[in-house]
Amino acid sequence: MSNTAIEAAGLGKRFGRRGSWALRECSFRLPAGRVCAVVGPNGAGKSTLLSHTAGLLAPTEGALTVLGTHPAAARERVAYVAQDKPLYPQLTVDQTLRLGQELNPARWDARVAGRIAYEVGGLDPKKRIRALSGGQRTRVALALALGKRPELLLLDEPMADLDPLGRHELMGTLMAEAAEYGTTVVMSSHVVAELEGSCDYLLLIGDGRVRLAGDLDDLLAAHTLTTGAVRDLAPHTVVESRTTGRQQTALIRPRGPYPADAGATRPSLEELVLAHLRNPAAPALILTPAPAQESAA
Ligand SMILES: Nc1ncnc2c1ncn2[C@@H]1O[C@H](COP(=O)(O)OP(=O)(O)OP(=O)(O)O)[C@@H](O)[C@H]1O
Repeated sequence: MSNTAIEAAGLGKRFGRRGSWALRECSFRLPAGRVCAVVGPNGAGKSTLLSHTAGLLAPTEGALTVLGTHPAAARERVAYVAQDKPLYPQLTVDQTLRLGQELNPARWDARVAGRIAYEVGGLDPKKRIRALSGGQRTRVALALALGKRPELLLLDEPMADLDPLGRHELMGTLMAEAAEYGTTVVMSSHVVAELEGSCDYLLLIGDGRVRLAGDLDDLLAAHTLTTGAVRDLAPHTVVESRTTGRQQTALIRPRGPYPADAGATRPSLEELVLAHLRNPAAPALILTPAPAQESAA
């Protein structure tokens, strides 16, 4: 089994010959068994990247490896919950899960699917998909995806139409299932606070390019949030600097020691992401562990 879930090398995607690039020069490596948050503004390329990973789109340039093989060859071991969650409207919930079982006879786990749909999801097995609310359909889609017992679970804004309690419960169940089976999870979301505490790897995409990639702890440790009197931030790399009166708040990547009198703290995930979203010109930071380094760990 490969210890790399996803590896992109110079991945680029252009829709149509004269279209603009949805992804450009994306290179990163996601080790297996991680829970990866994919964040970025609307139109950044998150869904395009997930569709490539699911083997549904072919790159215009570069290469993508999923679970050590070509994305199309890995499809059986990958589950993808797309933003629009396509399901058959005329089927009942029960029939939908049985279809999931028929399509994945070797891998299907009825216990997991039933737990998501009925125990946590509270769905009526006899209800037709077309009669479900958006949030209830999400529960069916997640039950189908997890029932497949995938090695790699791709979720495109999975919690967007769930109520706060439903989000909390489903996220908990999802993380517990993923941890139990060592599933790699890649989840795009605009609700950054929701990702904190569940993700250990971050991929920030902006304008089709990877802007931050790496182990979340390493990325946070590479940044410092400073608050204090206005000062020259050279030679540090400045991601964002805001001044109000005589006070300056900045997110920097320190180069060398930082003055002891300056209020310096480690940023939260939200502070890290927001500073990069507000400043699209900040230099990229890709902290991809080398395969040899990881297998030695
Ligand atoms: N099938 C398509 N044909 C043409 N352009 C497309 C297609 N799919 C996506 N795009 C374009 O590619 C870019 C990236 O889109 P994508 O859906 O991947 O962004 P996203 O980060 O998922 O956005 P959001 O947060 O709004 O869901 C956008 O400019 C979009 O218009």
